[in-house]
Amino acid sequence: MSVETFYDDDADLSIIQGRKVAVIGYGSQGHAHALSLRDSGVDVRIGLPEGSKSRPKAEEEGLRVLTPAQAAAEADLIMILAPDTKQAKIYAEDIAPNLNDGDAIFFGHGFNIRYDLITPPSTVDVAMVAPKGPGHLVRRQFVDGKGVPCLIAVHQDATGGAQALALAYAKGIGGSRAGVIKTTFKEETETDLFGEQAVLCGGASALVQTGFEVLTEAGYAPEIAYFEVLHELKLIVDLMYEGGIAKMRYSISDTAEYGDLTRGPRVITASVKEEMRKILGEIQDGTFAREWVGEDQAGRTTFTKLQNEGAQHPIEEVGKKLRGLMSWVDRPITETA
Ligand SMILES: NC(=O)C1=CN([C@@H]2O[C@H](COP(=O)(O)OP(=O)(O)OC[C@H]3O[C@@H](n4cnc5c(N)ncnc54)[C@H](OP(=O)(O)O)[C@@H]3O)[C@@H](O)[C@H]2O)C=CC1
Ligand SMILES: CC[C@](O)(C(C)=O)C(=O)O
Ligand SMILES: [Mg+2]
Ligand SMILES: [Mg+2]
Repeated sequence: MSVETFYDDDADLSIIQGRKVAVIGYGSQGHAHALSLRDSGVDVRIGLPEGSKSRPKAEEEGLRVLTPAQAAAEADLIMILAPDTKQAKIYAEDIAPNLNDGDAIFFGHGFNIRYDLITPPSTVDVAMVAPKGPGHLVRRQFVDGKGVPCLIAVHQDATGGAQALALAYAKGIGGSRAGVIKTTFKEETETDLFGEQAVLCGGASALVQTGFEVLTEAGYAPEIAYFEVLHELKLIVDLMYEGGIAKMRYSISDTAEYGDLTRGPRVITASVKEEMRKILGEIQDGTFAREWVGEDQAGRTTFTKLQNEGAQHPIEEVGKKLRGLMSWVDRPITETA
């Protein structure tokens, strides 16, 4: 393999246990990192503004909660896990004035460094530990003795120890149980944005909604359509996760496999691939980043409208009803926070 991959034996937990860590933000990733680092014997404090709705959640877990500026001043490693669009302001107002030479600034995603929204001084380490999975699963896997794979990258190595520090951090959240791959801020940012837009979130959601619409508009029961295009998707993806597309194809009927091989390319056509290339181009040339930061600064009107439309799609109503009948499926996302 051309990538460098690290596992538990390659990482020294004592390095991160010797640091004072501030986790800025206590959302999906923040709660997972903070709780798992604490469980790994690391000295953690949380940085959240007064009045943040995340404060009671962190306090209920017995974590010490300070303002972002206080947490940054006290710590010598600051992990920024606030929303990407808020990080530049937090950095400028709360973190930069409290940095000392030799401190480390960590990110869970490379957005603000890749698009030059944050420029730390040359006297600090700048690194990334980016789990390749949603934060609630990062925590759940850690608690279950497993781990979500992570990417690490070093943007700036002021102390000479930035990579060892990032590896130790990744071990503290369970990442090196599954594998930690070394990359760059550029590669992580561009591939992560592409993956979530074209395949994992954007592509998959649009595929599921469109399949549901085609079936229900043709007169089939919404319940049956839901099971067919959403519920069973997880079971199919579980097989891909375990053994690739090959294992999924081994398990399905030959009727399904013939339909997969002949009809799949009719759904994901050459024009879809062309559109994916355009989406990648917009990520690479900064168009998406400018659009998203502008949308946030203008009050997120379009984002909120699209969120509401998505929440009102008929698949959500029938899904809520059906999941309510399966106690093992309707697992609250907040249970690890
Ligand atoms: N979601 C995920 O699974 C993944 C996220 N990432 C990256 O992790 C980072 C965090 O994303 P995510 O966990 O989704 O974020 P969330 O939206 O889930 O949580 C954001 C947290 O930041 C807090 N916050 C908001 N404003 C401030 C502020 N001014 N100062 C300090 N804290 C603030 C929020 O508090 P409040 O409750 O008050 O709003 C909340 O606790 C991003 O860089 C993202 O790209 C990377 C991999 C996966
Ligand atoms: C797939 C979405 C993601 O990139 C993630 C969970 O890894 C994110 O930004 O939330
Ligand atoms: Mg991701
Ligand atoms: Mg992402």
